[in-house]
Amino acid sequence: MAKHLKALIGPSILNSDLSKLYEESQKLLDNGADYLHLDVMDGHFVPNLTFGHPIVKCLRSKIKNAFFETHMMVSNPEQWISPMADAGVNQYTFHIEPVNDVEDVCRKIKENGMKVGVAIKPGTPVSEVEKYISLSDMVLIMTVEPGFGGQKFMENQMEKVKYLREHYPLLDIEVDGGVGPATIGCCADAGANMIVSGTAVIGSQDQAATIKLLRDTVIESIK
Ligand SMILES: O=C(CO)[C@H](O)[C@H](O)COP(=O)(O)O
Ligand SMILES: [Fe+2]
Repeated sequence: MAKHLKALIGPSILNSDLSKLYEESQKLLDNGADYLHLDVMDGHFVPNLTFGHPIVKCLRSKIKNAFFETHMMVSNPEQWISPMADAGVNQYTFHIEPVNDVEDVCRKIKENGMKVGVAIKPGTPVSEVEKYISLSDMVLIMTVEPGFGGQKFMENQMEKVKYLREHYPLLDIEVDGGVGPATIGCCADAGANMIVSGTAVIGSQDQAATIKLLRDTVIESIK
């Protein structure tokens, strides 16, 4: 991997106590999280519901400086671009599967002042997302079927990560789903540099140590 890629750890608060969203988020940041990965689900693109821009806006009012990525598991990502920008989101990562005009969505996200992330589910070939790399800041390779935290990591998705790293040495590549101390080695070896981890970090007795272990493993691969 190229030397100036950054190893960044973005915990997912999906399986935390959401009645304490602010406290849980601040604790993760205090324990070394590089950014927050906020899972937005609409009950349509995925069979689950979480929260939307009103909650993100409340969180932003209490946490001024952290980088917020929203992982938009929604059928109509275009609909939420402006509300999420207004809520203070820094990066808008959306799934390309339900979208007709991906390029247009990428453009609108940029026009709204956010970074662009393009995401694919495990069943979507990497060639589908490769088309949009020039319009985006990051590619998310899902390592579980989106919709729920706490699922088993799908190692076969590492082929996609390896392909992207080989062809795009400077690309930010994120993995999400079942990533923790037991699976970070695979992700780092394959070339992922942005790591989402939910259950493994939230459930850890020592969040700071777990976040550091994840980051150190990626840094070791970047060298
Ligand atoms: O997008 C997601 C699920 O659709 C979550 O970000 C992901 O599952 C993180 O949680 P865990 O690390 O527990 O798998
Ligand atoms: Fe996610």
